[in-house]
Amino acid sequence: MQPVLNINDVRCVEVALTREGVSVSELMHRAGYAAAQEVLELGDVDNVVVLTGLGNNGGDGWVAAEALHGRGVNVKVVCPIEPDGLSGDLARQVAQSAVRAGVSTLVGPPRDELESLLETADVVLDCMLGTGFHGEVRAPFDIWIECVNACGARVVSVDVPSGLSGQTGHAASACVVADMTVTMLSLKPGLLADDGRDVCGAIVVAPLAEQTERLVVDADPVAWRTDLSDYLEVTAPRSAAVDKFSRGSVLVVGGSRRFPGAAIMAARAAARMGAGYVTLAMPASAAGVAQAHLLEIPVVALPEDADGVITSDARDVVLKLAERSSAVLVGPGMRVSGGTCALVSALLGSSTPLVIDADGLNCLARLTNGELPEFPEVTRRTAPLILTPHRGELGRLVGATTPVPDSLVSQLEAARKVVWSDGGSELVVVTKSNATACVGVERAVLPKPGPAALATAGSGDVLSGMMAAALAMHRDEDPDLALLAAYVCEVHGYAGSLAAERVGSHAVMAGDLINVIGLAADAVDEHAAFPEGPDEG
Ligand SMILES: NC(=O)C1=CN([C@@H]2O[C@H](COP(=O)(O)OP(=O)(O)OC[C@H]3O[C@@H](n4cnc5c(N)ncnc54)[C@H](O)[C@@H]3O)[C@@H](O)[C@H]2O)[C@@H](O)CC1
Ligand SMILES: [K+]
Repeated sequence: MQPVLNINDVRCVEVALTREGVSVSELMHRAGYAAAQEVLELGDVDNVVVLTGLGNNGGDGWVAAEALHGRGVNVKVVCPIEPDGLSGDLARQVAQSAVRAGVSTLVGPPRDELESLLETADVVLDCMLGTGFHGEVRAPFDIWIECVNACGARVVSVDVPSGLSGQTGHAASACVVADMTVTMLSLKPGLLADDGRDVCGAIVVAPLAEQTERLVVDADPVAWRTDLSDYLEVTAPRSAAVDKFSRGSVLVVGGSRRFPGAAIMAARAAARMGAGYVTLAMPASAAGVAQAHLLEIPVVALPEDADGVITSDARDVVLKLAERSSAVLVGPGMRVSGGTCALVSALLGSSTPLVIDADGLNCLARLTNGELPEFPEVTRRTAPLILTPHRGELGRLVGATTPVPDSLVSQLEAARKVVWSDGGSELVVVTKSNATACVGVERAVLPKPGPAALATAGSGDVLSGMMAAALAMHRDEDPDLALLAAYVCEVHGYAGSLAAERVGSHAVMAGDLINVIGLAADAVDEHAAFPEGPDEG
């Protein structure tokens, strides 16, 4: 897994490195060389334009420019002021060194001159703004960024695309859209989420020192990004001596007369994920529709109110069914009412592994009055519990006093309030967004994000059905729950890609995802086992 560090912690690693004898100047030189190396490896690079800012990100650019010049590349550095005028000692020294070495410069060019220069470039190296950037981009960089994005050259950003917050992943109104980002020391959360997903291109981490890996881990990573091989632990082949019950049974509780589809999709997804036996329990007036759609899945009709929403009279039946199941999912399409809240509360009190999604989470928010971290039914529970909120649901769970999370880091913070209050390893919050994180008490795991095709109605219901199936299938193995949840997200994402290939990226509906879950799981398992591809010998 690759560690992800908050920007402040990256600075701590920098300080720790200097204590171990690697000076900031040395780091800047290594950063510049690393960037130059990545540029050269792109191939066909004769002309490079390096755009530099006034801080140390610019310093990295001057070092890279001198290195590329030394390798015979035709380099031009564009800078806002004369190199001698740079106020930071380090940046000024490396700029002066590059000038002495014969690197040619262009100081404060008018827009048309910059545009003509960029037309000659094979690669643009973006070293305007790094982790020191905040607010809106000021002149001249706003104009420079527009020119970079309009030119046809390949763009490599150093550390962070200029204009992006490496912490929040929010881009200013001007932001470089890079083909590659060479980021220093470690991944940063803003590169992996929100606008960061659109503007970074391929991300390469340059560790800069042999001590970095150790120091980054010591700095307490805010999250860990998985590699496919990490999933081996949760994809281990199970015994062939199975029957439909030993493969794990799932109970899905949800649906309403108004929304029967969500629970139906969740139940089908659980079956496609590999649960041997799935039961769907829903309000009586929706059960008939459901059974007509589901030949392989028995549907149990539950007592309902005048609106076709499950009532608290369903409690005993549901608990009995839950007791016989390996895992339960509650929530999809269920609506929030006194009855459904009572049901969620009862299931929390049961000892069957539980996934709570959608209206199940909204019931939980109502039950806990936005104070989930202080809610004993959750914190005292010992059986596995996975909550799968999107940002809005997560916001409701952690309380009215905190704003709805609007970045990966704020998702992580809110999810941690919940899991840390519990303190046990049996609770995981899967905080869903364009960068989903599976947050357990020990660490937050970031699966590779799926394609935009996943942003379709019912996609979350499919995911929660798959989660319940995974819990059921692994119930005897005491798996690392956050990793297991991340594995499910990875399969869900891969199903999105497969479905997009089949029906077109704009056309994917949740049902298309369900149909390819099995193929997606096989592909992820195979890649986990053979990251380099199967050995033909
Ligand atoms: N952390 C580390 O260990 C290392 C950091 N290095 C580099 O140093 C960078 C950080 O350097 P700095 O802290 O000097 O910061 P930056 O170089 O990212 O930015 C600081 C400069 O940008 C200006 N600026 C900030 N906001 C602006 C805005 N909205 N519009 C226009 N200008 C704005 C500031 O006035 C300042 O001149 C990293 O991104 C990385 O590239 C590397 O040199 C080596 C190692
Ligand atoms: K940059």
